[in-house]
Amino acid sequence: MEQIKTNKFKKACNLLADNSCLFRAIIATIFQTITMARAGFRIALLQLKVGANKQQNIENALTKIRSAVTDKGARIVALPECFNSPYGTQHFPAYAEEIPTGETSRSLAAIAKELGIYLIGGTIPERCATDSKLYNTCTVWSPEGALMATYRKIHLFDINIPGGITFRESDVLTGGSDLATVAIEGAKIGIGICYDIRFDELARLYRNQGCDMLIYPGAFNMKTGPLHWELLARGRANDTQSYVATISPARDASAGYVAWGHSMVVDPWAKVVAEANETEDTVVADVNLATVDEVRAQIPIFSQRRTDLYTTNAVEK
Ligand SMILES: NC(=O)CC(=O)C(=O)O
Repeated sequence: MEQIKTNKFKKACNLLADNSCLFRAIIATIFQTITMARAGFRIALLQLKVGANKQQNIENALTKIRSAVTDKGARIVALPECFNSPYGTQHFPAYAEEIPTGETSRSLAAIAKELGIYLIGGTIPERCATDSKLYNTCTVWSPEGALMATYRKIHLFDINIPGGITFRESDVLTGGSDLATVAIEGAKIGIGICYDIRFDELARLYRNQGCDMLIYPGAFNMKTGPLHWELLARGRANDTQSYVATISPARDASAGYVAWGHSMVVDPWAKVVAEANETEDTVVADVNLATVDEVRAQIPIFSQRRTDLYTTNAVEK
């Protein structure tokens, strides 16, 4: 009996020795896979109350940013569309500032540096220093307080729903024409603003540029919000197999433009992982970049596209 056991053990050792190269390669691959799994970060979305007083709007944002970092451990904080001004074409000229010299930019730079965080500065009405044109612009700030990127809303919100809502951003704003990506904590993040989320082409361009996450400060309303806000956030997450974050102002029923709220983080499976209701709130979620890689490996739609049957003007990946 003992002899049989010893022989079996010897056989196993010989097998291992014969295949030691293969064995080492398997172990190395497993080890590599484990150590290459990408980490992530905690993000906080601030669904802020916005009123007519610009200084108060900025102060409120600073207070909530501080609390999202010190109380909730966020590494990235994102603000809503038009957080320093009421949302409306009649307000944009009066609230517009130059970037990065205006008071809002200076406040965002200072708080990002003080807390050592990445700050997606929602949007503000921007007055361009060179030609005085107005834009709806998102700024991104580094932990050193440096301006990492600016993104000017590309698709302007011009809609006319009789009995619903009429809004024409293009009456006063100019549309941007540049995409903006930032590299943060091992992730590549693409920026869009609100109405931009309706254009899957933009999201696909970002995906093709290697983005893992798309962030859209936005303010849908009581007509478009219930119909399309979650649908579009989940749609873009599903199209691009990326994280998507949408950040709205809190709802104020007395405002000229009543925001839907419901800021949310959607994961690459298109699942809503954290969501606010309509009131002022901070939404916190842990973004796990390994999930991006997992979904893309398990459902490889980007390598399965039949570009022999339809064209895409984006770079294939
Ligand atoms: N603020 C917006 O651009 C609103 C929007 O896109 C919508 O559909 O509602």
